[in-house]
Amino acid sequence: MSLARTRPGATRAIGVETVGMTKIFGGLTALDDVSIRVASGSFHALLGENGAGKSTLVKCMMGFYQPTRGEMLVNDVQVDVPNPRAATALGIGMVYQHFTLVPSLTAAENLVIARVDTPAVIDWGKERTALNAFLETTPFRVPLDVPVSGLSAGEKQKLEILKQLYLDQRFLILDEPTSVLTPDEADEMLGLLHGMTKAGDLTILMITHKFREVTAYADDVTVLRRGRVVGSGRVEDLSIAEMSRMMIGETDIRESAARTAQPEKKLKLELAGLFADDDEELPAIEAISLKIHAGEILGIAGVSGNGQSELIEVLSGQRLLKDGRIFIDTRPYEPERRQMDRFKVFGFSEEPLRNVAVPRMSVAENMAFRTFDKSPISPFRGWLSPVPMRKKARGLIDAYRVKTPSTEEPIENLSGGNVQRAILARELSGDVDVLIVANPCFGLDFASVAEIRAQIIDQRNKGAAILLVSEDLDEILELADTVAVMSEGRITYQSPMARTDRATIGHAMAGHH
Ligand SMILES: Nc1ncnc2c1ncn2[C@@H]1O[C@H](COP(=O)(O)OP(=O)(O)OP(=O)(O)O)[C@@H](O)[C@H]1O
Repeated sequence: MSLARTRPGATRAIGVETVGMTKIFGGLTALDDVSIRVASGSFHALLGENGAGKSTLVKCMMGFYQPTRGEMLVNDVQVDVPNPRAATALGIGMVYQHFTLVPSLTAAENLVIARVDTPAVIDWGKERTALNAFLETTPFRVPLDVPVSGLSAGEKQKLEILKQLYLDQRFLILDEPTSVLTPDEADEMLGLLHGMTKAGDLTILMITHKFREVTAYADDVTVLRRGRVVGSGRVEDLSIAEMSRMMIGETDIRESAARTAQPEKKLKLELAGLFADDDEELPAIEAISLKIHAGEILGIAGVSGNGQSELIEVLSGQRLLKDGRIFIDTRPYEPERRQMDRFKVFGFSEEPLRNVAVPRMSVAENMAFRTFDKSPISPFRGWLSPVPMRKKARGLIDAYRVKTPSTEEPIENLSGGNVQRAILARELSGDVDVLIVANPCFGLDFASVAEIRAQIIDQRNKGAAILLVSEDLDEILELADTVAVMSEGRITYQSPMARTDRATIGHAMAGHH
């Protein structure tokens, strides 16, 4: 990148248009004749329920997929995008839900090595001058000399955006960019981006499931449903009800079930003084003690990276417990498969493809994991019987409205939300006594969120003890009977929900206790 291109006003927003974009995977038309025009300097929201085709569309724009038909225009000129490098050269960049930075390097180092023309020997004096000149052209501020591992989620996300701007990408595709941010961080980031679009320095195409972000920041919106454009227009001309109707048609959304009972007095799950280390063998959780009763949802709130994932890993048998005991019904419990079955412990987490599913195996096989060695799927030990396995999968696919071409589709081909539903179906279809869930609605559309939350409340009403870890404070406020806050590996605050409020919990999350 030449210095000249980083001068204020030297680079300007670009506009991108797709015409008749179609993408067919085997027998499935994931995108069907999609024409969308994202004007330069606009902030455009892309809405659609899980599996609607949003990721497929942006992957075609980025050159990760080759469309079956259709074309793309940049600043009204037809272009070919055979691969992501071509998209980058055209000024089109993408910011993902998850971070792509190198944690042990500083922000400055991450920026400089991201360039294609990084010299073998870096003249840091020169680079620093250039970086400072570049930073003058953006409203984003991030500490440059701290290893990225020491930055907050909000700072990391800002750095991801800075990296794209530094690489001169003036059309940014954002894939649910705020899912790892606190509400304040999200507002700050979207506000800054909005300002840059207004100034004509940037164009944004943002995939989101949050209507609030659409109405607060976007100028235009396009709604996809089953691969087709079902609506588009100026955001100011559309109500949230109209946008949600475009997304899901007249489908009924399941209301969150009412809490039909008070939690029982019966202690179900007890964590007694749990300690565990992280991957670097440093203490990750320390002296975690919690009691959850039958029919109670205990929500653990906290900013990510405070030991929540290590706690979930301990409870699902994926991380060694260094000290402490777990009890269910006052009996000692070890998180391994036989005991999970005996004590009826189930669970699911965000990123199920990485954690609790085998991507290349079929939907039916993935749905059978908890029952593959039991009758009728395995009438004889080790002998899998595909007919009952498929039959069971078909029942679950219908009940949980999983969108898949068939029971035999590799689960990795399903959209993110539908993988989540498939795993949820598997974990909630039995008789559940203890349920351990982490960020269960991460990345899901609003109808799926309502449905999954209703399922969790149903299990509570049936008497399950539920441990819910969530970075989404609204989710905790909606679901939990009791709230605990985790900070630096410890439980620093706990209260019945009826006796606390958002501000108090938020304060504890920020480490003031
Ligand atoms: N590589 C693939 N092979 C086969 N089918 C695919 C592939 N990628 C996506 N699909 C299918 O295309 C459809 C659209 O999926 P896509 O991931 O684009 O949806 P989405 O709107 O991004 O959903 P989500 O909000 O859940 O991420 C889905 O039915 C999905 O199963």
